[in-house]
Amino acid sequence: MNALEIKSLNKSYEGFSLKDVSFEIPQGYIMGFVGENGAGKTTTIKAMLNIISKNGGNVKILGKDMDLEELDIKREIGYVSGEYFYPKKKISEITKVYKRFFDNWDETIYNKFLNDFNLNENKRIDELSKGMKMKFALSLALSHHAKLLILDEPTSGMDPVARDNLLELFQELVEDGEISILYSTHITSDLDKCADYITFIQEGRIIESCSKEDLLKKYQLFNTSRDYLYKIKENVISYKENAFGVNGLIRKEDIINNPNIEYARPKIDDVIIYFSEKRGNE
Ligand SMILES: Nc1ncnc2c1ncn2[C@@H]1O[C@H](COP(=O)(O)OP(=O)(O)OP(=O)(O)O)[C@@H](O)[C@H]1O
Repeated sequence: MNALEIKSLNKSYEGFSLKDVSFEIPQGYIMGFVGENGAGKTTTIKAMLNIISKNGGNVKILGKDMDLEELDIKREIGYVSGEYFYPKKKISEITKVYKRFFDNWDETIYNKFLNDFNLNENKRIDELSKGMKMKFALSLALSHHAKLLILDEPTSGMDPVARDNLLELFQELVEDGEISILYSTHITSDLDKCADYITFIQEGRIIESCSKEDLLKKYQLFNTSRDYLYKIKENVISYKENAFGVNGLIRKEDIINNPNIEYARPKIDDVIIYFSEKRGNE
């Protein structure tokens, strides 16, 4: 089963639109959602959760239609964003209100996360650092046995140790195949470590949505000199020239074997950077 299925999601703002955004997450996996600033990640997440109205498209979460069973779905998902509610309230006060919405609220798990994350229930939200706010939001999301976690930049503001611990936690959470995670981030090295699937969005359009392995197999970095660029130039995604020659990205199927052109496996960042360069060249 798919934990999430988005079909032809559209949303228009003045000067920006999501263009038929479609992708799916198989149950039990972690999907990284990547793209440059302003590419449409948050808009996609908010439109799929009906936090903002969409201009078309269909969203199924855990087999249910978002437009028909929104309340049921919202009980079964955990959503974490950087946006913060009620800054003057204490952690304990917010939790008291939040947990009323969830029949399966688990106080033991909640207390365990507060303890693991070193959060003091008597602190007010405006007394927490950015990373601590994220940890509190995650504690709430994880304490009602959510089956799909939708996390908008959950590690932003976290120190490297906290981030690493969180990535381990994500991997533990999906281990038994019940929980799935959609996770938007700019820290793509985190995804190199823990994502199974990657969805890459650029200017409101999905460029790729596939397993991380398939994505990184589909493209190759190349390095050559200006003299040999003409051999592949027609087919490259984009390239950059520097004092030592030319570096760029090419689809694997467009590679030609030539002793003067070297190829290497890209990282997720390379794919994003060269697609962005391509747009700049258009
Ligand atoms: N309420 C709004 N009204 C008008 N335009 C908006 C609104 N919210 C977002 N946008 C525009 O939609 C585009 C996509 O923004 P979005 O926040 O979805 O990008 P993002 O990929 O999440 O970016 P970032 O990585 O910087 O968080 C941007 O051009 C932004 O200005």
